Amino acid sequence: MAAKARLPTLCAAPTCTLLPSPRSPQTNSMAATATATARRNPARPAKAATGPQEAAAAPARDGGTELSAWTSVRQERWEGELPVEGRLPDWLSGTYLRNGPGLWNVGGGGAFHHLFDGYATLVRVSFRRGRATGAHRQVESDAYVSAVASGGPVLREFSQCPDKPGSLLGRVSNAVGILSGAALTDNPNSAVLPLGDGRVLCLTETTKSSVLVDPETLATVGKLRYADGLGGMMMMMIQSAHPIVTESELLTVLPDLARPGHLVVRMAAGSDEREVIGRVDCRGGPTPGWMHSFAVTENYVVVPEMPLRYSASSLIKCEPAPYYAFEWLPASGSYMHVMCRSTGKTVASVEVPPFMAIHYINAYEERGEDDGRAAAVIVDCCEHYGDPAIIETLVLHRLRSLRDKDVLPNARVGRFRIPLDGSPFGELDTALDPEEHGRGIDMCSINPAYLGKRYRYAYACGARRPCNFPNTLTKIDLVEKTAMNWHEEGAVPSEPFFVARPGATDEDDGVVISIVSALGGDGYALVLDAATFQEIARVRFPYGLPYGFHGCWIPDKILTGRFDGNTQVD
Ligand SMILES: CC(=O)/C=C/C=C(C)/C=C/C1=C(C)CCCC1(C)C
Ligand SMILES: CC(/C=C/C=O)=C\C=C\C=O
Ligand SMILES: [Fe+2]
Repeated sequence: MAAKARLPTLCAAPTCTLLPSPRSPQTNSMAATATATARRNPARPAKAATGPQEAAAAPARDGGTELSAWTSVRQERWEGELPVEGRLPDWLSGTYLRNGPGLWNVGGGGAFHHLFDGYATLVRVSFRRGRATGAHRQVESDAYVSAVASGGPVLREFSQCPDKPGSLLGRVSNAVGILSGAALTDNPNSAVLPLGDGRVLCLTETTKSSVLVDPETLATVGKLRYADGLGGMMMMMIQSAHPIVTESELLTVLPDLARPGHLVVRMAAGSDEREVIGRVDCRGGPTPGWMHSFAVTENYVVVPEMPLRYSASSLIKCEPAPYYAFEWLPASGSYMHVMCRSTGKTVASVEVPPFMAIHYINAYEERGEDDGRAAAVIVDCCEHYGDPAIIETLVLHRLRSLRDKDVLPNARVGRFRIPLDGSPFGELDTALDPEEHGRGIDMCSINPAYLGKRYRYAYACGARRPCNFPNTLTKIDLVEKTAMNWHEEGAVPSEPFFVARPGATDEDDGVVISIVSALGGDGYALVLDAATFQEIARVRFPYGLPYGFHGCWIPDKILTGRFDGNTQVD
């Protein structure tokens, strides 16, 4: 059985609390409490990690251009009250949690190479009655714990293997480690989301990376161990990093590398057992396309198959493929498959123009004029013009050293139209002039009430050029085909996350939250009015935070009975 998130009724004494840096307000009584565990595991002040392997990660101190985004900030635990500039809406009551790879150096065992490699780092900002508290903590995955104990990475991360076995025996043992899953990472650094049963899940693309955390203390609670036989199948150890979660279920896609295809599975809230809805076979080969995320409509699951495909030899031999675990095989074709959510039947499988997409924005059904039945499925994504170069853009030394260079590859909102009438081809168009968002777009979100439905607004990170990474927050109006952009010189904002005002009826009635690594080394959570896209508040952390990927919103009802007792908010 999976470990259930045990939600303590009251937060007793913290097990490990770090002292905030001098700029921290220090108003939280927890922050001043030293405990036995903290003494065993001495508190490290919040700062860039240092050490021989970590020098490359330190922010450049060259006249105020310091930036924490690509800097390891190891934080066993920090929490405290955060000063608010501006005015938080009275209705904003709940917790924003963000996950990401905030630690790229552990011990002397070698710094990571790629943004996607870093050890999972959680940041929390809780809002209540106009005030805010924050927390920051490493997720204690086996990958992280073993790296700390061994002085360097032990498991295979996105871009690298711990060491390269030279001997035949070494190569065989490596292959066995990968095929059995034992050598793969469980570092859950991509997404964090509340399940319908109150558990909070962090994850990335290996199924073993499904880690449960306490949303308030950010403590690692245990693994979600799926109580089904699906992970046991050889080469079925991979999952989408972006399951679609509703109050009643979790829906996800598992690429099958042995028999190229995808299983679409669901897991009911409260259960640990995934059940197969259906399977789609790949049209191209030799392996499935990279499956970071996928899309759903009210009635269908859309399974993309792009030419960036898992490299079996890279996985088995633990050797780098042209794109780490992937290779770009345009001749293998690009496809979109549409599966009925209730029957598991594939209702469309069409060839589409070559594409490269990591994140899907949303999808919906287009109704026919005659009988009102779904005639096509519309799927929107952050599309990189059929070019995997974006993966190399995210190499850490490029992010650190090319900050003033215009090396971010162009991207657009790609809109697929997948006909449901049996036609063999689908279309891919550009949804709005990419100049509206600086020809950069990724890290998208929508109003979750519009998931799978016709919608108008998407929020994402865009570009103000020159830049080497998305550096704006952008609100895309897909009807007017325009964008509104937020930008601060030199700052790196993370995914803008939409939170609806309770009782709202307009799609953009709410706020957008993003955590910003600012020029000068500062960090803050930014709150924008989603309708006007103007700043209404910023909530300052006492130190700059590393870049993070994806966030979620946990309404107070899930935390009821825990929050008040813990955070000293009156
Ligand atoms: C953070 C992000 O966007 C993607 C992370 C992807 C990861 C960690 C992929 C890991 C993998 C391995 C360690 C080996 C097996 C293949 C693959 C799932 C790509
Ligand atoms: C940060 C990123 C892409 C940026 C492109 O412009 C992708 C992150 C993927 C992980 O979730
Ligand atoms: Fe992602």
